[in-house]
Amino acid sequence: MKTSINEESIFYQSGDHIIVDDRKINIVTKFDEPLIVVLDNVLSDQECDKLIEFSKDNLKRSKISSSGEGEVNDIRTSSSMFFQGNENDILEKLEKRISAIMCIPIEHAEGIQILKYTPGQEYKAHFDFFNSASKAAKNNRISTLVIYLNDVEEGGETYFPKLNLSISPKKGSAVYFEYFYNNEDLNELTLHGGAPVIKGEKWVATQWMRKQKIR
Ligand SMILES: O=C(O)CCC(=O)C(=O)O
Ligand SMILES: [Fe+2]
Repeated sequence: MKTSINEESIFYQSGDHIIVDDRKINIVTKFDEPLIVVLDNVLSDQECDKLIEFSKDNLKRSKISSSGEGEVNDIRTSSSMFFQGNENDILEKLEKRISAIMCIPIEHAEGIQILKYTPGQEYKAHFDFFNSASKAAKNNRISTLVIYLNDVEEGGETYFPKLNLSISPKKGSAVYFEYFYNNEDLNELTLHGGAPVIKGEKWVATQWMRKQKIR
C-alpha cells in the first residue's frame, strides 16, 4: 500500500549519524513512511542508570491519555512517572540532546516520562497523539522518542502492528517516530505498543513533542 509520496518530515537528520553534545548517535535503521528511525548511543550507560535511579521511588501505575485525561486501564499495565523538566543537571542536558535529535525546540517538549515494566506487563497497541475530539488535541503531540534504559532479557519489543515492524530494547538506544502528516492514513500507521516483558525488567524514557510551545 502506497499511502503518499514524500510527505515532509520533522526529523531532517540525514546520513548515518548525528553529532550532539560531542556524542556520535548512530542512525541504525530507517523506515520511510511513516518515518521511524532506530538510533543507537543516544544515552550513555551511566545516564540510563541515573534516570532509573532518579525515578524508581516515584513510580505509580500508568494511566492512558488518548483523551488527554488519564485513567487506569488494562491497555497499559506498567508503572511510570513524569519529570517536570530541568530538575537536575543531567535532565537538563538530556532534554537539550533529545530536542536536538528530534529537531524540535525544547519549549515544545512534555516532561520526560519514565516507564517500568515487569514480566507480564505491557502497553497494548495505541497512538501517541490525542484523538481529535479531545481538548488536548488542540495542541496535539507530533512526535515521540522512546529511549531504552536497560537490556531486557526477553520480550518487551516496541512493535508497529500495521507495519510488521518490531524493535528490541537495547540499553541507550531509541526509536523515533512522528505523526504530523497531512495524510491521516500515515499518522495511523504509527499504531504501536510495548510487547509484554517475558523475563527481566524493561525501563524506558519517553519524550513526546507538541505542535505548539508548552513551556
Ligand atoms: O514501551 C514501549 O516500547 C513503548 C512505549 C510507548 O509507546 C509510549 O511510551 O508511548
Ligand atoms: Fe506510545
